[in-house]
Amino acid sequence: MKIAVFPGDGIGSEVTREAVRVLEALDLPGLTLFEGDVGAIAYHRHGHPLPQETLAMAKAADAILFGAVGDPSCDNLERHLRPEQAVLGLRSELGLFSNLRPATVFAGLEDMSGLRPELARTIDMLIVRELNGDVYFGDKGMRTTADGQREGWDMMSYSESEVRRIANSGFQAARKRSSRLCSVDKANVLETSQLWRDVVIETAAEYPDVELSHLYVDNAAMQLVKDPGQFDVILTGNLFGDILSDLASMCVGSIGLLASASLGERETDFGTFGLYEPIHGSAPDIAGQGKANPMATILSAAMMLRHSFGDEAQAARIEAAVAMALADGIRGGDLGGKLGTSAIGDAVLERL
Ligand SMILES: NC(=O)C1=CN([C@@H]2O[C@H](COP(=O)(O)OP(=O)(O)OC[C@H]3O[C@@H](n4cnc5c(N)ncnc54)[C@H](O)[C@@H]3O)[C@@H](O)[C@H]2O)C=CC1
Ligand SMILES: CC(C)CC(=O)C(=O)O
Ligand SMILES: [Mg+2]
Repeated sequence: MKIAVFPGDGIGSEVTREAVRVLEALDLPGLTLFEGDVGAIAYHRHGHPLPQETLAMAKAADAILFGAVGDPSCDNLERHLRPEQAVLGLRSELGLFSNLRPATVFAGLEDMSGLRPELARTIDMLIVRELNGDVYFGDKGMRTTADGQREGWDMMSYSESEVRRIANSGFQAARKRSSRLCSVDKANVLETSQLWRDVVIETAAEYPDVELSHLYVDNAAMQLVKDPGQFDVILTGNLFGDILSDLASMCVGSIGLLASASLGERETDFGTFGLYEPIHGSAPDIAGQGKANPMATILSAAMMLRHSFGDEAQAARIEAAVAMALADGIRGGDLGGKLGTSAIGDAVLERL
């Protein structure tokens, strides 16, 4: 079981350290971890945010545990050298088009939600976000127009096959849950979204057992806060999924709790090759202070065991340890408590 560990920048290395401790504590037979540089740290050491050696390491692994990238020291670099390009590059180079972001409220955290406790209690959803297309990967640029103004553009586009493969991921995920799928787009004004909606409806014919609904993204954001319990699986594009998942994180209490799996079509000897990361970024405002909540990354390691190594028992064991720690009142600053990153890691390990 070869796991490439890419801690990245800011709190990325702090939270990844705790997830690695958890993986090591499980005594998994044949577990091999190797570490690579991504993001600002890679730029400063090797001149590129995603060095060739890191990419080669990623391709040689069965799964990747990723922290986060991004650092103010790189704010003025050209876009292709910025740390964030490392995560986009890995997602596209490795064909990781299906991003699963579960959001469930943990017992004891109902009061920490941005929502009323009775609403928070109803949250148990999975956001299925397309990860290889949309404005992040379209043609983009900046120029000075004839009248001397600067103009920037990012092309939003999706091909039919890109929508179809993520729609299949969404329907399959819905089948494993309560068989309700809500597709989120902006088909009232965007051609991309009209195609999205058409293809999702066509794909639905293959899943007659799944109940399909549609929402425009602005309404979906409002509904997430008004009545989050109505959602089971949300299927959406790269940009909308990015924004809605940060919103969902505060509905369950903190961005420090939301894990993710990024999957493609490659199968290994153990399961589906994937990259696993918290949904948050490198949090420069708290980096280096030992304040970050590592639970999202620990839960990402659980998703790795489930999807890439077919080890449901160990995945559930990690999730139970996190749930138990939260039920016992283990809290970092993000949840109104005082515990630091390694103390939270210790608390999860004790319960494991
Ligand atoms: N996948 C990735 O590597 C991502 C990278 N980024 C990058 O991260 C950098 C910072 O971006 P922001 O917009 O500030 O988003 P962010 O997610 O890093 O932080 C947003 C807020 O949430 C807090 N926060 C995040 N994770 C936390 C945790 N585990 N525990 C406690 N508090 C936590 C931060 O302190 C901050 O106040 C940027 O360079 C951005 O591009 C952002 C999102 C994802
Ligand atoms: C660099 C960003 C596109 C990463 C991000 O915000 C995310 O994937 O949630
Ligand atoms: Mg994001």
